[in-house]
Amino acid sequence: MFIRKAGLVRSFLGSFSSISTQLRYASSSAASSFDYQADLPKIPIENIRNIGIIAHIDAGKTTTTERMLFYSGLISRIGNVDEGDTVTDYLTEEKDRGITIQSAAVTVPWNRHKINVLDTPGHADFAFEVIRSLRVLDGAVTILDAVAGVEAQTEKVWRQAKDLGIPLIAYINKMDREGAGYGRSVREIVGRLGTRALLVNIPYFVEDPITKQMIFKGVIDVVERKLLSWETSDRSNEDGRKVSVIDLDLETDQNAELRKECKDARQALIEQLGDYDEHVIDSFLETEDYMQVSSSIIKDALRRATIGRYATPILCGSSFKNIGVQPLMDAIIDYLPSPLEANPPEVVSSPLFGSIKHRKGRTQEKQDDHSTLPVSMDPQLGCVINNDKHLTASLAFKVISHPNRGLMTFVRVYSGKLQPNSTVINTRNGDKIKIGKLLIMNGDIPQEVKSLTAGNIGVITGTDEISTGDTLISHSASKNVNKIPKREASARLLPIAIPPPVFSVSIEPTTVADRRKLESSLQVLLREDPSLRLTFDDESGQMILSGMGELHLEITRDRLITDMKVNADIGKVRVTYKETITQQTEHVTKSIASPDNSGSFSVTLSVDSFEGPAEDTDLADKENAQLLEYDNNIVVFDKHAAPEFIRKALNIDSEWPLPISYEHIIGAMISGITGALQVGGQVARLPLHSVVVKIKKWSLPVEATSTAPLLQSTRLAVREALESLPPNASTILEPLMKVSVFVNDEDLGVVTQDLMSARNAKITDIDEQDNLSTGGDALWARGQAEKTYIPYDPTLQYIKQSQSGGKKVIKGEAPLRDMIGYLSKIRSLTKGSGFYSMEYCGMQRATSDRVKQILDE
Ligand SMILES: Nc1nc2c(ncn2[C@@H]2O[C@H](COP(=O)(O)OP(=O)(O)OP(=O)(O)O)[C@@H](O)[C@H]2O)c(=O)[nH]1
Repeated sequence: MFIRKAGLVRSFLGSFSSISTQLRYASSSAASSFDYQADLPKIPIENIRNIGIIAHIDAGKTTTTERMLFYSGLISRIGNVDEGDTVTDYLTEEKDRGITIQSAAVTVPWNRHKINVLDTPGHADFAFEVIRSLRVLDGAVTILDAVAGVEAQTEKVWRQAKDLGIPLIAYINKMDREGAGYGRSVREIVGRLGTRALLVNIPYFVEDPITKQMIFKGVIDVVERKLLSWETSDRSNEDGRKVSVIDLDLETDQNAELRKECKDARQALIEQLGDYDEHVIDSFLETEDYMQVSSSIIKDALRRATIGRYATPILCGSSFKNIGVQPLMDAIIDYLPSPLEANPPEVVSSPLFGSIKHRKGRTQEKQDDHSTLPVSMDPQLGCVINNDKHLTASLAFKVISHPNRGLMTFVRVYSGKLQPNSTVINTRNGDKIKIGKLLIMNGDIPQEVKSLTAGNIGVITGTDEISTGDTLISHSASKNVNKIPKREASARLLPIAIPPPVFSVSIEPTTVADRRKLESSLQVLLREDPSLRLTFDDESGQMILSGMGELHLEITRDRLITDMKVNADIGKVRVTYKETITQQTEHVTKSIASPDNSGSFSVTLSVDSFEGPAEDTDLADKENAQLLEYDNNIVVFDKHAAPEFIRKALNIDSEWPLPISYEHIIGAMISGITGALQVGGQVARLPLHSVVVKIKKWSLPVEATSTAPLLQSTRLAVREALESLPPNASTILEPLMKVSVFVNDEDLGVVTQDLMSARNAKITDIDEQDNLSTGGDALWARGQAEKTYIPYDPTLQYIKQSQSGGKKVIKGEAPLRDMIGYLSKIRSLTKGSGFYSMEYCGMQRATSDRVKQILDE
């Protein structure tokens, strides 16, 4: 059956060119009628797609993005990851290692639409890059390696996208590789990621006459009833622009088998969609022929089902061999939402206060809370604050220092119209910022634009005052930002949560003369990457740089030393420890007289601690609570903590009575607290973690012109409160990781034993790998996977070969300190077959034995 089929296909192909060769997708023809410079900025919002490419490391994200740029006509030759010449991986470290480190944002025109693509990194150390990209995206493409199937990082990014309510398309890449498993990958998508599959296209193979291997040649477009095939012979130097198309809608002598495959897949697709959308069923009932249901009805239903997150369209291809990328680009346009159809962003009413819990994610439940905020959502424009269409709200999601272009701040505009050379309010601190030119990135080429309208992603230049996560408010009708009402001027699009850095290195300038350059270079890196953190050890005078993982810090070191040519001595990568207190302090009051004796700056406060994430504590529900930027610390202001004249002024919408803004006053106290907690605790002077500073009262003179004395008194009060505790009222906290180890049955015992004894792991679960599901209801997902339609699949032969025995996953929690170097250990314990993934799950209090070990270290 197998060979006969392949033979039929070949002979069919042989006669094909004489029947009806069609050339589609030729970028030159698409480009000829489209003037990028003039037409791109004019594309209406409904034709914009803001999408991310997310996946496990090496699945082929950069390779696929590069093809998209090429087919759109933006670049004239395809760059190659392995040769280090792709558009999106432009950092030296990316080229050298062949991995993506920074998400690159490129704009790709396609079929009168504009796809803003963010190519994100796959390595777990750069998870923050993925999170911050997902925050500004309306949809995403998950790429899978057809050999590896669903991998650890695939599950993680899928879950993150799902939590943010982002519709997804799955693309099974590397179909050309030996061992590629199409059917297996589809089942894993359903069973492990917990979704329904909509097979938009299915693979098409041709048997090689000499080797008898099945060669991946193209796809059957199930929706359009067409066979698309690509010429991939290396000698012909094809770049995949030419696609041969054969219609399968009408039966001929030659196309019977392919048509049957298409029909079976269509039946499965229509039945799956029919459960969601009755139009499809109605259309089918008219003729009772699956091939007759119109492609536009199927497409509409597919779009609704994807945007409604009912199911996931699945496509396949081989980006490296230039097969299947154009259909993927079509699917992005056809099935992923425009900014008008995407989830509106969550808005918090004030940068200062508001329940911390609202800032965690963007779930349905949380969206309902919008009604209580002084912000209304307009579905037509994504998000409009107080229905003033001139009010412009943008979110800065990325700041980079480009080697040639200087500082670039990437923003997503959510409402109104951002204009160049205008003034915007940074709602984080109330600062008014004059911005310079506005750009969009056509591929890697910046193009200056006259404005950036709602739904767009672009670049602000000319300022270094914006950080990742800042909300920028402006008014497109009036240049005067002072006229923007106070509430709107402090509204914040959901800030981007920064994961805690769990590894650190010490850094010192090689000579005194090198200090300046080191500090300014570090500032550049910190602005670019908020998941890096710099602290100072007062005792040793060293700078401590913390990051998400060993690779993250290695790459930062390379950027400092190699790219920025800084002379510095960088220590060994170590785990980051913290301290916390185990008992509440007394109330402490600190006052500082104002320099002109007109009054005093005074604060009364106490410090306590808690366990677990700040968002999950009762404190997070308090109205006047704020999560501090670092270390899971909270500050809570008593309801009547502010002096009476300030409370009055806050209640009425009149002129603010003080020379200093309220944001600056609160900001000063928060800086005082942050500084004092950084100095560290009593055990090893490590920064304090999981503490809550409760401000009972504060005051300042009505005429105050500076907040410095308030900052200072707050800092002193926190320090005095902490130092009043007995020495045994503090302990060390160490990072705890959630670990999943994947092994063959025969290695289960030895790996579990090693985890428990040498790694101090607590095992929570051992299960079959096939039973994994992140989709919430594992049983449901498994049932779905079993009944999912899989087309004729010659790759099934590889599964049988590779499935020699059962595979298990061991799940547990282990201290990060004991997991260092685990990759080589697991490899040696399993003869190279085992692997593992881990993610931070919190800080745990160390036992006294461990405190001793850590201190000795
Ligand atoms: N055989 C084959 N190799 C591919 C395909 N797509 C990508 N590759 C190769 O896979 C490797 C990784 O590709 P990338 O595009 O860098 O993958 P990535 O997902 O961007 O990787 P990170 O950004 O580091 O996570 C490179 O060696 C590519 O040449 C494909 O379709 N077939």
